[in-house]
Amino acid sequence: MIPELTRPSVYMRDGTRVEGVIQAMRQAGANALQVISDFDMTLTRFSYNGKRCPTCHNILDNSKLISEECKEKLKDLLNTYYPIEINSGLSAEEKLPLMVEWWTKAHALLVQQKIKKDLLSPVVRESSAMLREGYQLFFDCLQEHSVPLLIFSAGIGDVLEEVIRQAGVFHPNVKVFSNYMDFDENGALQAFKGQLIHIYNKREGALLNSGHFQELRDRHNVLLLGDSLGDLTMADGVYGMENILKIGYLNDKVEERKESYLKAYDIVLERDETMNVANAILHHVTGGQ
Ligand SMILES: Nc1ccn([C@@H]2O[C@H](COP(=O)(O)O)[C@@H](O)[C@H]2O)c(=O)n1
Repeated sequence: MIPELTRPSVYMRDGTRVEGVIQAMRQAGANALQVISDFDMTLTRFSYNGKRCPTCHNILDNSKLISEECKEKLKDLLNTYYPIEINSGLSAEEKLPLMVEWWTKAHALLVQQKIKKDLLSPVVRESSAMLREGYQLFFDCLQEHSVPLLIFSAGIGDVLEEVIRQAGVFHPNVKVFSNYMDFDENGALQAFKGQLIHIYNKREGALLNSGHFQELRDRHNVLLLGDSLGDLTMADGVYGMENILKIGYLNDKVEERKESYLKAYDIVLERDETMNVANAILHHVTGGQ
């Protein structure tokens, strides 16, 4: 057993199955592997020193690009809809229209602010966004072994890319599916491009982007990382899946949601702000001892 899997923050419904999948992935090697990961609160930290870290949306919401009046409205939306997002008493079907409502209202407010493209970079630099501890090893290991990493996010692609670019890990093997901003000829935000991605339509997003999975059709093993039950469908477009290992970060409302996470994810990481488990599995699968 990989030692990191015996840590107290690690929970598994069936440890024997997890071991079997990891061994099968190791046998197939790095050439058969692809990694699919959510971004906010999966690759980024949930909290640091007891303070919540921002999502892509929050980076903008709290920035100098947004008027005080608009900040209040965005905060009200967060206070209304985030508790719904993490409410274990509501089904995905019940939450879905409300999540669409949240994203739609928030994006309309951001568009009203006519955010300038060239100010995204300084705003990300000044923000308190943080990738999880061990992120460098994670991204570098995938690059070293030419393992494709798909970051599949309901956040904001332009902000997400800036976070990983500034961290020096936007390597050529990284591809992003997310909500991208559409700027006018003066570089001011005028809309969001394409179909909205929220936390409960990642399956549709995966199927719409079939070209990406077609390119990776020889990679039948998937390591999936997420923090929401909606993230479980991110790999639905993968061709001829042979093995999938799903790692779920359980960051908030831990006791209430543990059972459902244990049913859905192979490995559940409770209040773990690191990439240690994923890194240990990758090390093993890519041939390390
Ligand atoms: N206006 C909004 C809408 C969503 N969020 C959060 O973003 C997260 C989605 O991004 P993933 O990378 O995790 O797919 C989601 O969990 C929402 O809580 C937000 O902060 N503001």
